[in-house]
Amino acid sequence: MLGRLRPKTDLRTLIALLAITSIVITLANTLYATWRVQRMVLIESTLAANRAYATKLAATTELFFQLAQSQLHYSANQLGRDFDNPEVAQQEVNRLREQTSSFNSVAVVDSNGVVKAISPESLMLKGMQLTSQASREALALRQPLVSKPTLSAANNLIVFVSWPVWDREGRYLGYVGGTIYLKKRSILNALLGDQFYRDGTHVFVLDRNNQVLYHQNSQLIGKRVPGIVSDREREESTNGEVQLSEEGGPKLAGYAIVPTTGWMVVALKPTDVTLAPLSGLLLQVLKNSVPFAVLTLLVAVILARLIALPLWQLARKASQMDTQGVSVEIGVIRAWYFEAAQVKRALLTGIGLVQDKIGRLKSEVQSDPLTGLLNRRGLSAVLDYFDTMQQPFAVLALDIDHFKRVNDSFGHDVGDEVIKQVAGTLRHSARQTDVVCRSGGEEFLMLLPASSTEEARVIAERVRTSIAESWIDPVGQITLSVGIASWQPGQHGQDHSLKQADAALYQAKSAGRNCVMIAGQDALVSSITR
Ligand SMILES: Nc1nc2c(ncn2[C@@H]2O[C@H](COP(=O)(O)OP(=O)(O)OP(=O)(O)O)[C@@H](O)[C@H]2O)c(=O)[nH]1
Repeated sequence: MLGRLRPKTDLRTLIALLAITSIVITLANTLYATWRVQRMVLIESTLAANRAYATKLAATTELFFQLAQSQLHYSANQLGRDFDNPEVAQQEVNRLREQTSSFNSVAVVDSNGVVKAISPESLMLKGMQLTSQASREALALRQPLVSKPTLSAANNLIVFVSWPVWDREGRYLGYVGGTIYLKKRSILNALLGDQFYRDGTHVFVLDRNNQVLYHQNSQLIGKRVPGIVSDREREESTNGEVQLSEEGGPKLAGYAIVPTTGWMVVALKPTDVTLAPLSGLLLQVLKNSVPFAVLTLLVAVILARLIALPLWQLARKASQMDTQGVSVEIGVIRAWYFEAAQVKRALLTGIGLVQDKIGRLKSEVQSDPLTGLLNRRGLSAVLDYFDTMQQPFAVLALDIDHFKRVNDSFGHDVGDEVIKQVAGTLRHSARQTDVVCRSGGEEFLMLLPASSTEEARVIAERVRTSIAESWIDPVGQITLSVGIASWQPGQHGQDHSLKQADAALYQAKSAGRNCVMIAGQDALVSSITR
């Protein structure tokens, strides 16, 4: 933005812009930093909360399985004493199902896989041989077991928990086992499903093969899904947290393993739901920050203007160094801090030096005795000074028209008087820093430092008109012709500019005199008034 400012843009505007920019940047930075930090805090705390929640649910599930197995263990001991008594078996399965409410169904199965007792009896499996994978595994292994999810004989997706039955002599008699229905109301639903949060968090359970055992969406139960961590990570840690990038948007998940079954309980929350409070928070930060930012801005702008004011005033005066009384005006500027005071002092010293130098040059070299103007030596000293200072200037070459006639008609003394009067008019028309010189008999040069050709033309025109309109006794009215050129440091030499001014003067003479010509322009810049 600063690069596009015009060079004349003043310091006060620049500093005000700087203040506004820095405050806007600070405000934006505060908002961005708050957003970043709060986002990080929200994500980390949600991950930790989900991990803790999953760990708690895994521990509860583990406890459930241990309780279920200890209940089956007790029943297996009871059954081992009187395995062939069908009433004892039926009582035990009824008690297990109704008293504990751990299982959806309970069965006692002999070593051939034939059901000896079952609750509820409505399942109509008594006397039938069970051929399911879970039953065959229990008979083969003869160990306490929690099966993989499997389809039961009654076509329910179940998990089967069993305990072997041994008689006193250590003979294997069969097993007692309970089923938990995954897709119907069961103790697992009660443990996991009733506890899901209402803030967008939900829970699901996967077995070792990433088959869904529990999900709010019951359609997914029994289906295989992609695992949320690698098998290695699953083996290495009993719980953890992970950011998932799923199709429905990123999610923040915590997980924990149930030791007895190797199941994984996962609690997760969509990231966008987690971050939803962030925009409200930012709005709040903005509301609280803006009044302070505006106040700071006001103070900064006022201070900036106070600091810039003396420099701005000094800069304006620096561009008017040729104006009379500029030193007095600079003197009253209140430079209230060190740097401004230094600039003010330097400016005053500089003006003094410039004016002193010009003054010295004017008096040092010999003046023209007839007019009191600088002579050619004086002019050459001034030109050297301008060259050293690289001071650009416009030059006017002026010549009285038909001066020979004055001499011839009125004598040399009257001619001298006319020259003096013209010199007086030139001096009067010049500014304090302009240099007026008599370069020859009835020829003059004026150097106008830091003036454009247009400014020079205005002054030339003023001099020409003033002479043409004066009455000089006894001669009457006389006229002047003027040629204008200019010199810029780094261009050609100063002599070249003086020659250009002479050439323009010659053109003015040729064009009929009493007129002004600018070097390089063929047209007259003033009309002949005679
Ligand atoms: N009185 C007087 N005359 C001078 C002085 N120096 C030069 N002159 C005269 O000025 C006259 C200059 O005449 P010219 O150069 O022919 O030019 P002009 O008559 O002014 O005609 P244009 O310049 O062509 O308009 C000459 O007659 C010089 O003698 C001086 O110091 N005093």
